[in-house]
Amino acid sequence: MSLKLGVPSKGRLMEKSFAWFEKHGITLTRTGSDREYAGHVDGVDGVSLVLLSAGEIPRELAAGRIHLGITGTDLVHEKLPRWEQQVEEIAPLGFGQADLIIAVPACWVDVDTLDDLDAASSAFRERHGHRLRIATKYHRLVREFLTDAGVADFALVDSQGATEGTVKNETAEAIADITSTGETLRANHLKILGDGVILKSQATLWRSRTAVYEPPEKQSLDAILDRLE
Ligand SMILES: Nc1ncnc2c1ncn2[C@@H]1O[C@H](COP(=O)(O)OP(=O)(O)OP(=O)(O)O)[C@@H](O)[C@H]1O
Ligand SMILES: O=P(O)(O)OC[C@H]1O[C@H](OP(=O)(O)OP(=O)(O)O)[C@H](O)[C@@H]1O
Repeated sequence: MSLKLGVPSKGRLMEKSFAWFEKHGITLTRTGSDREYAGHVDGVDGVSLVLLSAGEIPRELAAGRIHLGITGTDLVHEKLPRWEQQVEEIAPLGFGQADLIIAVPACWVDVDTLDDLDAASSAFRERHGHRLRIATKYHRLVREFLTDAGVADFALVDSQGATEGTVKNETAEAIADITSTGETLRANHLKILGDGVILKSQATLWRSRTAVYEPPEKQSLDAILDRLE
């Protein structure tokens, strides 16, 4: 068996992951056509490249189907309850930085903090007869964060993309999503609550604690870790 390294299969994370390994003398190459999810690894023996959706890498690490994987802290914390028991953080990679935040319409002049949101959500329920809706794909992290902060009267609605548009489309009153430059929030007339940062995320290299490391895989892992030092 070979040591399996999972890397995001497209976009900014894939390119930057390839460049990061290159800096450490390990060359990752996509082979075949643009649409073929195949590749190989040069510079260290016995490693195979697995191209995957960033969102699936946490699950594959936890199941031990890949030994190493690159994905954001946000996705590991969201998708793996008690993540520390399932994966080990090997190195933050210095790219893919983004904050998971709570944002409300910029025109809500009385709502700037979580306490304000709590008050607004109680008033909202009384007035409309249903809970204030927060659109997100980060259900676990958002629920935990708001519950710890004492915000009670909210309902999470699922949004797997274009989350900032849900307020204009009237399917939610607030959102919890990743922001980097803040441009998408501004363009959609949303503002971040002052104490509404749930998590600061960046792309990170993780090691599975559940994968099997026979001597050949252990050797390849040690060779990679040596390169990273
Ligand atoms: N604007 C951004 N700037 C920097 N990093 C971002 C940005 N948006 C998302 N990310 C990070 O990139 C990672 C992957 O994001 P996302 O869940 O959007 O996957 P994706 O690119 O849509 O891929 P897939 O749909 O295949 O899972 C996450 O860790 C996220 O924090
Ligand atoms: O703060 P900014 O620099 O504007 O970036 C934030 C946007 O980037 C991500 O979306 P992505 O481009 O991955 O598309 P998505 O909406 O399909 O997730 C994220 O979900 C935000 O919408």
